[in-house]
Amino acid sequence: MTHEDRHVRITDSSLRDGSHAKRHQFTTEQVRSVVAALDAAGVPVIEVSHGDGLGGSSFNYGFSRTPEQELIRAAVETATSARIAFLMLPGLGVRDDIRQAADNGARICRIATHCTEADIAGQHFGLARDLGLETVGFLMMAHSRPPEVLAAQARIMADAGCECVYVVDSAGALVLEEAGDRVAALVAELGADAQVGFHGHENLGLGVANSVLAVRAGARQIDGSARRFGAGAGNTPVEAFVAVAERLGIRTGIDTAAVIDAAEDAVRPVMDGECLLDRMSLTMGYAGVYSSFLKHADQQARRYGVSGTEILVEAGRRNLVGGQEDQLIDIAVTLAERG
Ligand SMILES: C[C@H](O)CC(=O)C(=O)O
Ligand SMILES: [Mn+2]
Repeated sequence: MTHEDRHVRITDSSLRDGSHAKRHQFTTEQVRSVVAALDAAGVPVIEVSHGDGLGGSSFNYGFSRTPEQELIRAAVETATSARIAFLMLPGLGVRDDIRQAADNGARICRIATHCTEADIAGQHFGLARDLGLETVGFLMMAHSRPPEVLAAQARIMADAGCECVYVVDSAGALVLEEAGDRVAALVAELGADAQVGFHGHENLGLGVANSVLAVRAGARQIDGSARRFGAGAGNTPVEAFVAVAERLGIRTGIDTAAVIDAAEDAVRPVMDGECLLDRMSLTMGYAGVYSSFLKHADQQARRYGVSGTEILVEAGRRNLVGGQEDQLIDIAVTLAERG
């Protein structure tokens, strides 16, 4: 057992990234029961939104069963000490969505862009700061660019008012030092100007290990989802990370036994099924494909009678990014025509 004497803040994303796995069908009762259990375990931040963030409810991404502002309000009403965060991708959500989330009591605004497009987030960080919200930036698909490119993009976010920039392994494609090196580059660039975070997916089975290396490289915020409830093979399992962190002497402030119980007793019953490291999700990590494409690829594979794995391999070859979900249809049609 090593003692690292570090403190990291955990954000649980099961009520946001888990929305992908649930095709955005959360009810307010489900949100209340998950928030109550995570809050009681001491999880300090709980993210609640449509899987693709505020404004994601649409034909392209899938309609929400419950308006996300209602889910945010329910989460805020339920939490006793956890702060409620929301995610927004500029262009999907608009400034009014941020204002409404703030009115509904959310405290942390997380703005996500593709990892080369940080400049589109400036006005959103500015508004969030004006509203008194804490700000977090997501550099998505971070495996696709080298550390120095990500660091330059992180600088753009920090200069726009972002208080913590995340290396987001959207495809679950980063392998160990690839995660640590990216975090280290951001830490070196940002210094005291902003914190650095890491958001991992399990598509290569490395969520916990990558998150530990991220912490060792200086990350101060780590995302995960209880029971891996997330996109692709799921997210870094919060309860496993908390247990590993305790063994390593990394302080999270979370009660390990309580979060293990919360994952099993409160989160699992809300899930439609386990998030699996199966052929399709493993292919995502291997081929570098956006985790939230999983359900879309599966849907088009069934619709056109083609292989979901082949759709994902082609999506990786085309370097598709979030927002290009419609191209999965194009790929499926092409595969079907080829026969
Ligand atoms: C909108 C995406 O699902 C954000 C995310 O969690 C990721 O890129 O990973
Ligand atoms: Mn994610």
